[in-house]
Amino acid sequence: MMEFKDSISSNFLDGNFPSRIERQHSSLPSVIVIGGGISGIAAAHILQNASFKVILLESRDRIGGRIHTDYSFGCPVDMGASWLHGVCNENPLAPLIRRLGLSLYRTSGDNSVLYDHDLESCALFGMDGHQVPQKTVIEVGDVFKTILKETEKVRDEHKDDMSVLQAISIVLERHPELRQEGLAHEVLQWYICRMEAWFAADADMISLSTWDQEQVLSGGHGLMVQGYYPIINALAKDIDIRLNHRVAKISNRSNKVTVTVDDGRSFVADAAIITVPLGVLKANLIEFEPKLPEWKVTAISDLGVGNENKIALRFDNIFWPNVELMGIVAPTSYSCGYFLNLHKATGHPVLVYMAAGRFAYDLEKLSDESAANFAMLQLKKMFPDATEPVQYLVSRWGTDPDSLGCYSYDLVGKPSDVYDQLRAPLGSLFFGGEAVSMEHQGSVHGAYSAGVMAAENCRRHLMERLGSLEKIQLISLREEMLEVTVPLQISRM
Ligand SMILES: Cc1cc2nc3c(=O)[nH]c(=O)nc-3n(C[C@H](O)[C@H](O)[C@H](O)COP(=O)(O)OP(=O)(O)OC[C@H]3O[C@@H](n4cnc5c(N)ncnc54)[C@H](O)[C@@H]3O)c2cc1C
Repeated sequence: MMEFKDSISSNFLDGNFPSRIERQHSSLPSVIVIGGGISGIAAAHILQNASFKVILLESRDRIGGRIHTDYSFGCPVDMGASWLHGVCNENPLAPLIRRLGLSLYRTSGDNSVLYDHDLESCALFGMDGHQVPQKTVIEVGDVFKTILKETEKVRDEHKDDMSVLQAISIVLERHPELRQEGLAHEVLQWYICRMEAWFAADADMISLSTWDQEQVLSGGHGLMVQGYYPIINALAKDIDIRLNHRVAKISNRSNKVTVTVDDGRSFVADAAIITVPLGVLKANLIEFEPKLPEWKVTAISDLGVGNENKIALRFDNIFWPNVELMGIVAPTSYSCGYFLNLHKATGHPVLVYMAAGRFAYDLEKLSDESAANFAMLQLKKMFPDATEPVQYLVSRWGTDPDSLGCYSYDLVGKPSDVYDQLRAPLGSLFFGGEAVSMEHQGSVHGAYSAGVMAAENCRRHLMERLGSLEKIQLISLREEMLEVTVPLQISRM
């Protein structure tokens, strides 16, 4: 039974006077889901379909979390996630994408671990505005692959983990012939910049032990042409979502979870699922009662959170080439950059500048206008005749108190059981969110699966605890969606 306590409806203050509706459903188990990103919404959807009483508390005035499709340009622009990593039927989101008739624009083929773009659709430019010959791009790409292959030997030789950057330095010491000079050096830095974008962290922070251990789904990477929001919208249907409800405290005692929001109102349920970002947990913005055990606190600090930001620019004319990605090479990976050409994928005259790691944090120190000016300076290096944008958008995922980072990544020396510890429930409190995903942390489909798993564990736990619930019709979302056999709509223009 879920009770809503607030200062106005004194009936609910001590939880002894459930409303008429609540009494009718008093046999139904209740769950509070905290966080309205894809993970929390997926969890709430599953439990709601299983006839549980569900309420979802979301701190922002919108749902979606790190999925944020902005429509102010008159077309969808994803300021958070934009790619489906793994365009294949095994992707847990594929049934939903098919059912909603959403199309994907594939930007890379299979087996692309680090890059969501094939090289043939990239144009790279030097700081002087000259385009880098494609031959150089491909040759340096091969050198980078060789360097990374050599880092495997470094990994085998060392018991302790180290950063990818440190391993690259060791390889270049051993193999001076792999060192690059001049423009080729700058192109190599651009490849490192792309690797840093994948992890949203600088190369000196990325773990050599684990960077290539991720189980990448097959089918390459595909942009969601209509944006990611339709998925959120479909899953959120009919869920009792309370926006502007920032959870400040979770009390988890005697088979009841009491969740208090920052204006003092409390909600009580049989269980709760917390899906707030790892950055929010790291910052201790939520008080737990009893305090989180030491092993949980350690797991929260042992996993990293990266940062990535986007500057989206809308133009009233197209002055750039018909390629998917335009990059600027520079003497350091920090100074390299790139623009995603949404025009090629969606037909809309939009370029998105993308920055990761420390540089993404530094960008957040600028005003929106200065950030857009910076992106324009970069663009004008490539295209001196570039016209001014008619609109711009700037993200701030690193300092936004509802995200405090973009997604999780493995720190150097990460203990092997960190994910198990992160997702382990505490009594009736279950943990979801991208960071606890079994195999695909840092992604939308990973966050979705983590939410589904938290919901299933919570459901099993409550059914065991509360006894038989024959009246409850249990519907598995996955079964429901597997019935759909329409193929994925994939294009590459
Ligand atoms: C710039 C960027 C680019 C990305 N690109 C991709 C991509 O191309 N492909 C991909 O697969 N993934 C990508 N990701 C990662 C992907 O967006 C996330 O892994 C996924 O959306 C996380 O979902 P979640 O539900 O775990 O967390 P979130 O979406 O962050 O949801 C958590 C929710 O909790 C809410 N919350 C926070 N604090 C509180 C509180 N105290 N009380 C109540 N609610 C609270 C937040 O407002 C938020 O809505 C990207 C992320 C970013 C930021």
